[in-house]
Amino acid sequence: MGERWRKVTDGGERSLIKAPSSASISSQGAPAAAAPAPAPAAPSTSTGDLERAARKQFQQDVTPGFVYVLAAFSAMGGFLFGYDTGVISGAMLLLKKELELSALWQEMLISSTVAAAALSALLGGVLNGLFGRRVCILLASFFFTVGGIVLSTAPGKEVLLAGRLIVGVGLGIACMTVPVYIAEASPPHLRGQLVTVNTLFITGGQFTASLVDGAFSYLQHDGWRYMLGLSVLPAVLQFIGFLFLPESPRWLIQRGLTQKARRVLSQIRGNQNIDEEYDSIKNSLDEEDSGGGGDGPVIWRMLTYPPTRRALLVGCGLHMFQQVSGINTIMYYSATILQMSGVRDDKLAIWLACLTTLTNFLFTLLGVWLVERVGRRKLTLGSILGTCLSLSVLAVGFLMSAQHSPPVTLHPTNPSLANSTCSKYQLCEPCMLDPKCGFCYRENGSALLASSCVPVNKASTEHAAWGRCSNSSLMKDQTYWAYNYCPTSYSWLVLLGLVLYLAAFAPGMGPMPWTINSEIYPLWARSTGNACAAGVNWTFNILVSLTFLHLAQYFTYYGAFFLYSSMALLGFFFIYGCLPETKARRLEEIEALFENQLCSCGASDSDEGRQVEYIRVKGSNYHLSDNDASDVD
Ligand SMILES: O[C@H]1[C@H](O)[C@@H](O)[C@H](O)[C@@H](O)[C@H]1O
Repeated sequence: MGERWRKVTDGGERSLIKAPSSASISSQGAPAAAAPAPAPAAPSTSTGDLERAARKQFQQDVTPGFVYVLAAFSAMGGFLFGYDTGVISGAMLLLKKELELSALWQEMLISSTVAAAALSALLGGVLNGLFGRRVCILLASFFFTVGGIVLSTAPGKEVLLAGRLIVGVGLGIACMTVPVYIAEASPPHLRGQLVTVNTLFITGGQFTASLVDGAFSYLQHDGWRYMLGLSVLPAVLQFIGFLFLPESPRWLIQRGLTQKARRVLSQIRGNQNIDEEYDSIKNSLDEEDSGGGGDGPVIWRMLTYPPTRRALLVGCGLHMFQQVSGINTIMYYSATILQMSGVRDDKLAIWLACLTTLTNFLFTLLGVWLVERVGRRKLTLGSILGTCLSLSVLAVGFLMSAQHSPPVTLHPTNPSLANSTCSKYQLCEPCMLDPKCGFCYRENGSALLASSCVPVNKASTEHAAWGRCSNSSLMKDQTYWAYNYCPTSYSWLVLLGLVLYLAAFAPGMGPMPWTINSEIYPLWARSTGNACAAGVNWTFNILVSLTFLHLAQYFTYYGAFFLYSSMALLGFFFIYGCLPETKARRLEEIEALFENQLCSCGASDSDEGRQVEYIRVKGSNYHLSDNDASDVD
């Protein structure tokens, strides 16, 4: 069709754009298909209006509903990620009583899923390359379904462990495949938003899990079976949906299945001309075959080829900083934070914990709205800075509580436990930091009376091993048992820190590591890059959750939160230096952003003007800034 390819140097960056054919451009260089036509009297404004109108027209034109359906079915993988990681805390409260689980078994049932996810995310990289995204998502939903059935029917703890491992395998494969699949199917101007929807579904899954935990917590017998088994429904729905959804066109082209790829592209691009996108994917694959990377396993080629090595460092770094800024500790710890602020009823604390997951969900929604407006870089930078500051607020809250820790006024001893360390503490702070002890006290207005530090009941941390706080019927007369926290008048500061933290973390640091990783690798390295980055995410997830209580014991709570805050600060500098803006670029152009030295990628890319946007002009594609008359034949 006489199409010309033109290389544009835009802010020092190289990008390929297709020059418009004369037939499709008006004499002012404006796209003829755009409506409404601008007033001729004000050329600069009219061009702007025209561009805006054309952009609008383009965006309406090129985004068929099918892409949204595809993104929603894929993001069910995110929902299951959130649900299965979130639901276990509520299920565990019932499980440990019913199956009399030791602390080791509780730990194993919680961590096994995360550990299996870390390993299977790496395996997912290989599977993605071999069998494609669609098969991997089908496989993940199959694992979720089988895992859910095994969990809900488990006769004992061993089978439960097997179920948790199966779910973990599904999780690992889903978490690295879904963002890649959505990114590869989305048009550039919507990609960020649609991939971020996956994290919205993760936090939606966490919120749903907390509601389900709350609802079934009243069902003391077998309530956990419903909690764990309900995940089968979205898993089956996703499996059925994916029987009808297509494979990623990029993977098909990579595999040489060109006709099929063209069919899928037409299906997901509606009435847009797909030639340019098809050619651009094909060209970048040809370039890759003859260019960077060399021979050997993909991970080796990635590490020896500077642009992919840098991208991998950025991708893994983002996931590491996401986890070391403590999101899962905060989520897990939120119930205790709420108890510190005076919520003493256990059931009420469970329902209020839903507020934390709801806040996380709502602020992720803000991220979906912001990602294409402010771009990935600004959003991530703002978010990690806010995360760092709010962690400091939390830490100061804990510091103030520690400095005003109530004293232990009674030192009762039980003859059989006379040499317990608990009775030696003089303040609540060291008592609550010792996992074997808790604080029993009576409250009279705002004054604390008759406080003691006593051993915790080994079977349930809800009561003391002996004495006034060992039994609910004895705990009348304003007597309370505080395990893991101290009553404090600074709880408002901690609560403020919690809300600020979620507001800052959820729109950026929550979703952006997933979104950015789905974009920054060239096609040949995409599944391996995402697999490694997801592996890093799960590894740090497990490290942070397993070390939190020890950290708190050695450095106190405020020490732990100051540590997370400094990690977030380090993360800010890392992102500032190394993360380029990928907004609105074609996936095939993004490799070029990593051509310079690693820590110049970020700084050189703050210029928004370099973004490449396309508008459709009578079935062709036209670069928005390409509207001067000289371009028209
Ligand atoms: O992006 C997600 C999200 O922010 C979740 O709330 C968190 O639990 C996950 O660990 C994280 O990867």
